[in-house]
Amino acid sequence: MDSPSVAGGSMDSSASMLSNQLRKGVRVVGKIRPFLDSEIGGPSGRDQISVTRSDEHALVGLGEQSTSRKDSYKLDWCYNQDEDIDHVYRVEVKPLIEGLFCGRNACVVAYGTRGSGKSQLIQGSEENPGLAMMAIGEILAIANEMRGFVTVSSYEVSQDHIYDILEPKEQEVLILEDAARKIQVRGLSQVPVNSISDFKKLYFHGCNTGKACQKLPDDTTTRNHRGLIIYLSLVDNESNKSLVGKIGFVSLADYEDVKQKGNVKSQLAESSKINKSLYALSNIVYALNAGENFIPYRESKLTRMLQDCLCKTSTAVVITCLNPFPCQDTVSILNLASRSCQVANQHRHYSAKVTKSGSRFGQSFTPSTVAIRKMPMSVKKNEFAKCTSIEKKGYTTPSTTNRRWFEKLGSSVKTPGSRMYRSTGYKENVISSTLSVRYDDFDTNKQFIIDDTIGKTVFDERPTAVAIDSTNVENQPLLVKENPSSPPLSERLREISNSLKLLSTKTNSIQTPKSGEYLKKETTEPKTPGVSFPMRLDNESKFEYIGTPREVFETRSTGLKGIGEKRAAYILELREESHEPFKNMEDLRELGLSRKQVT
Ligand SMILES: Nc1ncnc2c1ncn2[C@@H]1O[C@H](COP(=O)(O)OP(=O)(O)OP(=O)(O)O)[C@@H](O)[C@H]1O
Repeated sequence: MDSPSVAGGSMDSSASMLSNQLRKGVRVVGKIRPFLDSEIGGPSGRDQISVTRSDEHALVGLGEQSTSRKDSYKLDWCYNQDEDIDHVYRVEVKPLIEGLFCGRNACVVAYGTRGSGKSQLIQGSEENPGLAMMAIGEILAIANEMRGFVTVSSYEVSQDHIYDILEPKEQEVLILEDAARKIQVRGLSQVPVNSISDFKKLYFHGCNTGKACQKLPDDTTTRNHRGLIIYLSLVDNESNKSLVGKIGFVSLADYEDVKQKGNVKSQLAESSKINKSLYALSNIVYALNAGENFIPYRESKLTRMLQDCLCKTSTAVVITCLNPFPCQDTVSILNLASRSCQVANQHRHYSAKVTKSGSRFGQSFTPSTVAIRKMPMSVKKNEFAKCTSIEKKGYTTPSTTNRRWFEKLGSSVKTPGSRMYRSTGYKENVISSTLSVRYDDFDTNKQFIIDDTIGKTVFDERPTAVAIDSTNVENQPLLVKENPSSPPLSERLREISNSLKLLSTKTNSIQTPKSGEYLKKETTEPKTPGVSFPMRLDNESKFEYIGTPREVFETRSTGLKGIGEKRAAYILELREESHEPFKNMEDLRELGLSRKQVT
C-alpha cells in the first residue's frame, strides 16, 4: 500500500526545525500513524489522508483528491507516516528540553481519534520508546552532568477527576491556587529518578505501587487522559541560584463525536467529559496563539493541571494524531487543530488585544476576516504596551548560563535510542526595542533576526563575531526590514520606553563577564543586560523577584534617591508623550515630587 501523498515531502523539515526552535506560542502539528499490518492490502479506493507541505505550514487533505482549500486543514506542520517518532522528537521536543534547562516550562500534548497512535507517540514501549522516554533520557543525561535532580509524577484524568498513578490514593489530586495565584497540586506524588532504568520500571511496570502505568492493550472499558510530569531542579554554578522547571506529557483519551455513536448513557457522559476537556485545551491553545489576555484555564481540570506548562511563558506543542484513513471524527479533530494553530493566528497578534476574548469552540476565522481586523487608532496606548510587553517577557529567559552550557555541549547529547544528536547551537540577543530578537547560529556561523512585527526571520550573512551596535538598528538595513503591517512608530517608541522602564529597575546591577573567553564574547556581542538578582516570570507573565524582602526592595529601587519605580516610570511616560524638556523645578513639582526630592 502506498504512503499517503505528501507534496513537498522530500524537503527536509529544516524550515520547520528553524521556526520551531525560535518559536513562541503553541505549535499545533499533525502526525499520521503508519499503516498497521491489518490495513495493508485492505480494500483499495479508500480515501487516505494527504499532506502538502510548504516552508511555513502543512495542509492536511482528506482524500487524495482533496486539493481544494475547503477540504484541507492548515497546521503548523504535519509528519507523514514515514517519519518516525524519533524524528518528531528531534524537531518538536528537543528544543523544549533546551528551554527547560533555561528555566522555561514546557508541555507536549497528543490527541486524536481511536487508534490514531497517541499512546505509541507519547508513551511508546520499552523497545520502541515514545517522546516521554526519549525526553527523560536526554534530561537525565544533562542533569547528571550538571548535578541536577530529576523527579517524575504520573496521573490520569477520569471523568474530570485527577488521580495519582505512581502512588494511588482514594482521594483525587487537588489543584489549588495560592495567594500569589500560582497553581499548587496537592496529593500528587513525585518520585526521584536517577536513571533510565528507574524510569522504565516506574513508567512501564509501576514498581512504586505494583500497578502498571502503561495503558493495557485490551483495556477498552475506560477512556482516560494520561499525563507525566518531569521536574528538573539544579543549581546554576555561575550565579549559585537554583532553577526549577518542568515538562508535561499528556496523551488524551480518544476523541469520539458523542452524537454519532450509539453509545449507552454512561459512555455518552464519559465521551462528553473527554470532549469537553479537549475543547478546553483547544481554547487555551487558541487564546495563547491569538495573544489574548484572558486564558480560560478553568474550563477543565486538565487545563488547570497544565496551567503552568501551557502558558505565555512556556513552550508547547500539541500533536494531532491522525489515522491514515480519515473518518468523520478525523474531520472534527482537524477542525479543532487548524482553528488553534499558529499559522492561522499569527496575523492576529495586534488585533487580538483589542477584541473581546472570543475563544469559544467553533468560532471560525478566515484569512480575509483576519486581515481586515486592524488595531483601531483610538485604542489606548497602554493597551498595546501591556500586551506586547507580556509577549516580550515570554521571550527572555532568566539565565543564559545554561544556554551557554548547551552551546558548549553541542554535539554530545545522547538519547536513549543511543543516537547522537547535534544540539543546534543558537544564542538569542534582544536588540533594540525587543520587537526583534537576534540569534546567533553557531552551526552556520550566521546571525538571523526574528522580527516580531512581521513574524518573519531575516537573515544576516555577517559572521557572528561581528560587533553590532544594538542601539542603532536603523543603520543596519540588512537586519530589520521595514514592513507596511508593522505597528506605527509611536507604538515602537512605547516599546522602547517599556524596555527602558524594565532596565531602570536595576541599572546598577548589570553583570560584567568574569574572564577570558566570555569577556571576548561579551565585548563583541550586544546583550540584554542581566540582573544580578534573580527574576522570573510568574504565570501571569509578570516579573517576580526571588529573595529576601530587603533584597527585593533594593532590586526594585531605581537608584535615584526618593524616586520610586512607579514615579520613574511615570516620568519616562511623560517624557515620551511630550518631548518638551523639563525646564524648571516647577515642572518636576507638577509631577508630584516634593521640594526635597526636587532639590
Ligand atoms: N509510530 C508508530 N509506529 C508503529 N506502530 C504504530 C505507531 N503509532 C501507532 N502504531 C500502532 O497503531 C496502533 C494504535 O496505536 P495506539 O494504541 O498508540 O493508538 P491510540 O490512539 O493510543 O489508541 P487508543 O484508541 O487505544 O487510545 C497500535 O497497534 C500501535 O502499535
